[in-house]
Order: sequence, then C-alpha cells, then structure tokens
Amino acid sequence: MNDTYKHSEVTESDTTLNAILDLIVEGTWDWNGETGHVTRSPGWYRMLGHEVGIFQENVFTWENIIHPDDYKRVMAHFEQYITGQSTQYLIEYRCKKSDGSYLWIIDRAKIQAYKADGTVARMIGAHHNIHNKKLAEDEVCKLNKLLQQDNMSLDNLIKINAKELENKNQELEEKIREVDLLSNIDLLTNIANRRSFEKELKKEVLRSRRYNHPLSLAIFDIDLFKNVNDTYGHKIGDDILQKLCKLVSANIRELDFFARWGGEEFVLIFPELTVKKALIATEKLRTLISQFEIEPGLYITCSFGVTECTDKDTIEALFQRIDKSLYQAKSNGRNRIESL
Ligand SMILES: Nc1nc2c(ncn2[C@@H]2O[C@H](COP(=O)(O)OP(=O)(O)OP(=O)(O)O)[C@@H](O)[C@H]2O)c(=O)[nH]1
Repeated sequence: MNDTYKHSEVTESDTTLNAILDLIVEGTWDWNGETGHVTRSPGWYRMLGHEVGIFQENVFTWENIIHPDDYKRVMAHFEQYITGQSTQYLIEYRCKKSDGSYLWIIDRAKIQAYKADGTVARMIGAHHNIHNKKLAEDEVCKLNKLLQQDNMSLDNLIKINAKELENKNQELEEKIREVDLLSNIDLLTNIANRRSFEKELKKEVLRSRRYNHPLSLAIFDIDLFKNVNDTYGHKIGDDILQKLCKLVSANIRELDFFARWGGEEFVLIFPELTVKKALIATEKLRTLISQFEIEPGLYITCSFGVTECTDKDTIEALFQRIDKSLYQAKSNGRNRIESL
C-alpha cells in the first residue's frame, strides 16, 4: 500500500503550503516580474500591525515601508541580486509598522523564474522579524563601546588612584617620621628624650669601641629646683627648663648629644672626648648656667656628674657611675662637677 501523503489538487497543495509558510515565517511575498503583482501573506501584514490585504499588491508598497536610512542599501542589494551581480538576496533592514515605528526584519528571497530576455519573471521571499535580536545586538554594541570607554577611564582611574595612593603614602611616611621624631623628642623642651638618648648612647658606645675613640658622658640636674617651682610656680619652672635647654644646646658642639633624662635632669654624650676634655666642656656649661639670668633677677645652678666610657663598661655600669658622681656633686655642695 502506498501511504505517501498527496494533495488531491494543485490548489489544495497551494493552500497547504501557504498555511505552513504562514506558520513558520512572519511574512512571505511573491513577486511576479511580468505583471508587477506582489502577493503578500497574512503574516506579512500581521507582522507590521496592519489589517490583512489593506495595501496595494505591488512593489511600491514594499518600497514605501522601508526605513529611509536603509532604503538605498536595500535597493542596491536587490538590484545586485536581480542583475546577477550577487548570488543571494539576504538583507536586514527596518520596515515601517502601522504605529509609525520601525521593525527590524531579515528579508530572504530567491528568483524562481526568468523571462526570455533574462530578467526576473518570479521571485519569492520571506520577511522574518529580527527586531529583538537586533536591539540586543545594538545594546551589546553600545555596551562594548561603553566598556571600551570605561576601560580607558578605568585605566585613568587606576593611574589617578595610584597617584593618590603615592601621595597618601608620602603623607603617611611624613606622619611616621613626625611620630618617630615626636617619640624621640621631649615635648616641653624640644630636645631629645630619654628613649632617644638611650639609642644614641648604645650607638656611640659601639662606635667608640670600633674606632677606639674616647667617649664621655655627663648628667646634670638643676639645684634646688623644687624651691624655684614653689616660689615662682610650675609655669615659670617650665619656662626655666626651656631656657636652660636653649642655653645648653647653643653651647655644645654639633657632635654632642643633649637629652632630657626626666624632670629637671639632663644628659650629655660627648663623642671623641676624654673625661678631661668633658670636664672642661661641662665646666664651661656650669659657669654659663650659673651666670645666666634665666628669669628677671633669677639665677639657677646645676650639679654635674661626668664619666668616661671604658672598654669594659656596660650601659648600666656607665649609668651607675655618672649617677654616683652627680650624687657626689650634690652632696659636696651643688653647683659643681664630680667625675668617677
Ligand atoms: N616646672 C617643672 N618642674 C619640674 C618638672 N619636672 C620636675 N620638676 C620639678 O623638679 C623638682 C625636683 O625636686 P627635687 O627632686 O626635690 O630636687 P631639687 O629640688 O632640684 O633639689 P636637688 O636636686 O637636691 O638640688 C620638683 O619640684 C619637680 O616638681 C617639669 O617638667 N616642670
């Protein structure tokens, strides 16, 4: 038994084919080159939002709905195909809808028959709605452009950020230096503090040993400073400490290291000086201080302990010795220097 499906008549097969085409493509068109007649499927009208069959069935209907910006391109492509300059007719363009907006479609067509003179006798085509796909492509295109711009600005941003970071780092380094400086400086007198002194002393002890150079150390303390505070007040006491530091700083060598040990006690490192020379230097200071009118009508004196660092000295041993010599200077009557 032959079970192949057959249409009983040609018209029936035409109806079936048209129904299938209407289902699988939005719009088909069939152009008769002899008469200029164009048959368009119901889907073609529906796709553009028109009532089926409202347009004249000729080529001008099609030409009139092509977007003006696409018109020349479409015509050129059509011309190339029907004149045999290109082998296929396949083109994307916009068609005007009933509401005046434009719909992106893809138009595919094939010549079905030629006239005796070689011109087209029949051409069948299909319009397919690609609007959403086209919009999505446009979006991607826009995004790509934006991305490129963004990449550039991102690049710039990175550069700007790097510069800002560099500035911040510089600021931070300055702050660290500042903090480091502050942590090494006595805030009242602006000279080195005990912490900084201890570091410096260790360094100088090592240096004197390495080069076998002398190194001396002095400590001095304001005599009876409690009386000054009690008589003139703590504020004047502070001013006196500041003035004393300025005086001493201005009368020591660049090489010498001057620090506040704490309270009204100060220390001096004399690199390259033997105890003999250190005694001369401290004597100069003692005299200067005692002759300096630190406040109107007020003079102060200081007691000094001096010692020289030996090969075997530990830092603690050094301190014990100058402390002891200062104690001796105090107990021997103040405003004097003792050395051990
Ligand atoms: N104004 C002021 N006074 C201070 C500061 N640090 C310590 N002093 C004072 O220094 C005085 C030290 O007193 P004492 O330790 O009794 O010694 P002194 O009166 O100097 O007597 P001698 O050291 O024995 O000569 C105290 O009154 C402290 O308050 C300071 O930063 N500012």
